Amino acid sequence: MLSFKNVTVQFAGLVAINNLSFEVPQGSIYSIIGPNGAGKTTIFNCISRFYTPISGSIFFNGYNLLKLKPHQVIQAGIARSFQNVELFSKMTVLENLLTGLHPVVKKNLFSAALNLPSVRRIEKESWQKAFEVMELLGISHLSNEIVSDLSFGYQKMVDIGRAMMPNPKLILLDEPVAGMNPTETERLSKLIVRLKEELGYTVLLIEHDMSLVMKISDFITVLNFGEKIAEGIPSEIQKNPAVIEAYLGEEVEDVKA
Ligand SMILES: Nc1ncnc2c1ncn2[C@@H]1O[C@H](COP(=O)(O)OP(=O)(O)OP(=O)(O)O)[C@@H](O)[C@H]1O
Repeated sequence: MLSFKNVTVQFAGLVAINNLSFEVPQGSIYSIIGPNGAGKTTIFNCISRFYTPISGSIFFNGYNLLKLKPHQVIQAGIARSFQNVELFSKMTVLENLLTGLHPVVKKNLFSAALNLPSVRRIEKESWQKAFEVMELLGISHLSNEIVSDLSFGYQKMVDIGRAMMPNPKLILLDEPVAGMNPTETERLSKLIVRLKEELGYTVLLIEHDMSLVMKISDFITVLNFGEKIAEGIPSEIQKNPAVIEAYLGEEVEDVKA
């Protein structure tokens, strides 16, 4: 579904990712792990078209992603939730979810001003979708709450919900459980599995919580200093000497979790 071929990204001489290739199969949870600064978020920024590689190609469902603009990437079916929750903190949960449709709904100020039936239909469908997403996330009771009043765990749920609004095929989750307590982590872990199993999403996950990664991933790619040092299923990754070596100095025990 998503394929990176020989992708290299450089910043003023620093090679953030080097000649990287990997393939994400449709319907999988695919995790990218590696020590700090390994190049994980750079991968997401290439997919979202915030960064342009100096060489290589990225294809998604037949689209050459490097030819698309950021909003076209969303229209092609790729959604992203961010490492630091980026919501409109003074707006309600419902309003934040509706903003998730912004890149995909065609705007026509004239028809909106006239409140034409087509506009009312889009509005109705948008609300229905928002309530469907809230139901799935178990946050329907929070629809009118102001986002800044919510716990961090719920804010993260809203952030993921916003990414789900345009019915993506691939969702990019950047450290979704960072800063969460164990109950919130468990809730989100179950949600990620449901996204795959019930909604048929493909999930590309960056996460430092190794027990979560090992539990829910179908495939894992391990990066170190921008290079792929291992790739495989969780049980292979856990005992790979190069992976354990890369994490020395970090939390070695975490890799074994
Ligand atoms: N816009 C940028 N300008 C300059 N250097 C950058 C930029 N973005 C990333 N880098 C550098 O590229 C390297 C990879 O960064 P990246 O954020 O992809 O790592 P990461 O694996 O996501 O790290 P972490 O786990 O800490 O989030 C780092 O050395 C980082 O400083």
